[in-house]
Amino acid sequence: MNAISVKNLHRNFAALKAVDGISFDVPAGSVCGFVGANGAGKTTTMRILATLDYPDEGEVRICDIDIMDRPDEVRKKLGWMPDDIGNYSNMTVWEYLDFYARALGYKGEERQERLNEVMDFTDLHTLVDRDSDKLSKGMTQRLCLARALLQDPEVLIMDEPAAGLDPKARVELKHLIRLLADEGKTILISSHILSELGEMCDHLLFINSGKIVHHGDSDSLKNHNNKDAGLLYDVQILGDPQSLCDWAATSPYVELIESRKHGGRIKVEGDDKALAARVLANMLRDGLEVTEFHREQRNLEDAFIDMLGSLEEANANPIPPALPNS
Ligand SMILES: Nc1ncnc2c1ncn2[C@@H]1O[C@H](COP(=O)(O)OP(=O)(O)OP(=O)(O)O)[C@@H](O)[C@H]1O
Repeated sequence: MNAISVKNLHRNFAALKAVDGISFDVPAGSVCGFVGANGAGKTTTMRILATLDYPDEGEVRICDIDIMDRPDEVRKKLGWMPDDIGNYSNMTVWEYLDFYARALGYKGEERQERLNEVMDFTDLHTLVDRDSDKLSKGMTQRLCLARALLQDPEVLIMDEPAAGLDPKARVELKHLIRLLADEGKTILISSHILSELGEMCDHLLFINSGKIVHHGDSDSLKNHNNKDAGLLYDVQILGDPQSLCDWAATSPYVELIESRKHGGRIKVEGDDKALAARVLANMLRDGLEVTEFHREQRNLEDAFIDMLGSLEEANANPIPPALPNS
């Protein structure tokens, strides 16, 4: 069964098509990463799914309930973690969560139990008396997650939960997300940190200019257009790394992807290892003192950037419409 089902969703802001006819399903119990550049349409989509905005067209079902027909029922199934918590001043962590628990209808002992459960899970007990609007980013995200979990939702929608977190807090968040997935919750999570999403998610949904451009597991993205993507090599040289940049700029079949302290990362066109061998020979011939030259795997960032590049190219050179039969 699909916990989230989206069909032909549109959302326009005046002439801007922020969400342009997207369709996708997220199976119950899976973790789906939602990826796209700034302004691609992630937050707009997630806000509609969370019943905070209306689509112009299309259908969304959460746990098989239509969000337009029965939004109140959908809200009982959903936990929403926005990218900005919208905190209140003069409220401790305890008061903040207690306020939301009361709003959700928890009473008496049941409310205390539920508050303790979510605070155990998010490790907030030591912060109960702290002002909720004066927490660090990592603590704030834990509070936001605790709030989203209060009603034990089946579906969790998280907009950029890892943004601004230090590496330790990101690892902790990743661990909590995996625990929630193991409990059988369905999670849709947006992030710019692709390497982390790849590890955490069962599948990834890529959106660009309001359209879904890829949906699959992280390997399917890495292999997408792989043949045309070229082979990547980490090159280390003695001396100034700029000499590798200058060499790459004048060499056919070679593109410098990233300059590094002792050299850089280059892409050699196609998937012909013999060509890569010639490239290495040319480097030595041209006087570069190469100390390392080894093949690197494409990561999700490379795959995503390649995909965006090929989309831009396709938009710049659209296939002309077929001529009518004479
Ligand atoms: N309320 C609004 N009024 C007008 N335009 C909007 C509104 N909300 C979003 N947009 C526009 O819609 C487009 C999609 O925005 P959205 O916030 O969904 O992108 P995003 O993928 O979440 O980006 P980011 O990663 O930067 O958060 C952007 O061009 C944005 O400026």
